[in-house]
Amino acid sequence: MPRAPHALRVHDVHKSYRSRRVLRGVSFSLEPGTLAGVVGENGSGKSTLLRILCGQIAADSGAVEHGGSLGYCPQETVLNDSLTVDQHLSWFQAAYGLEEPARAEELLEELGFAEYRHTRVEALSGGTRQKLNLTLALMHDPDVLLLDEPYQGFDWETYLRFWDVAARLRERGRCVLVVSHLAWDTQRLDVVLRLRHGVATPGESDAMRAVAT
Ligand SMILES: Nc1ncnc2c1ncn2[C@@H]1O[C@H](COP(=O)(O)OP(=O)(O)OP(=O)(O)O)[C@@H](O)[C@H]1O
Repeated sequence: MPRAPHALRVHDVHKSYRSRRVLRGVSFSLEPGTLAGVVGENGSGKSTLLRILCGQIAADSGAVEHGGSLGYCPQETVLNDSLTVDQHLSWFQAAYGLEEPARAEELLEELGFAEYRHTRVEALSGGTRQKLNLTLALMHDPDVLLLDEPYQGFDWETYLRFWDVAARLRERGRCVLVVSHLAWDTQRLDVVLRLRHGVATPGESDAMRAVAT
């Protein structure tokens, strides 16, 4: 089946919390094989936008279309303290209907936390919990990945490994949208969506601009 021309298409999305108008007409589209970032100040609406894109909350108006399956990694880890890493992987394997957890096994190695597979979540460090959170979002190999500050708590080496994983996903035609606070991340992105006053201004990353000029 041919791929949809757009991995993600967002048209005129509005969202208010009571009188607080957070999103005031967000529109953009992303193609498969794109590594994109959402940047903006605290409270500019980055997490709100991702929650709308994954369907966790509804927009007041506007439209969102996905060109394929979705993976969402929330900012807060959603894990069960009394289950081990392996038990989480088994649960999600069943929930996603996967015959083999092959992608999860790769991510255990790529993110470097295979040694904790028999450890309960309550005994994991914050960074290792976040690795599991990310693995659960990616293990069904979705077409569109929505990642809300996916590397919080990662040490530097794991942070770099995360960007290697993201780059390989892009090479395989996946569309990866990452919420970021860090100015230096924008160097790694194809597209930067700057969220300000409720609208997203798409542009090429600083690195791309530097190449173009
Ligand atoms: N459930 C909610 N009810 C009321 N207000 C909310 C709710 N969720 C978010 N807000 C408000 O909406 C605005 C945008 O919040 P959001 O979490 O989307 O911003 P953000 O850009 O992700 O912030 P940060 O960089 O701090 O993570 C903030 O003013 C926040 O207080």
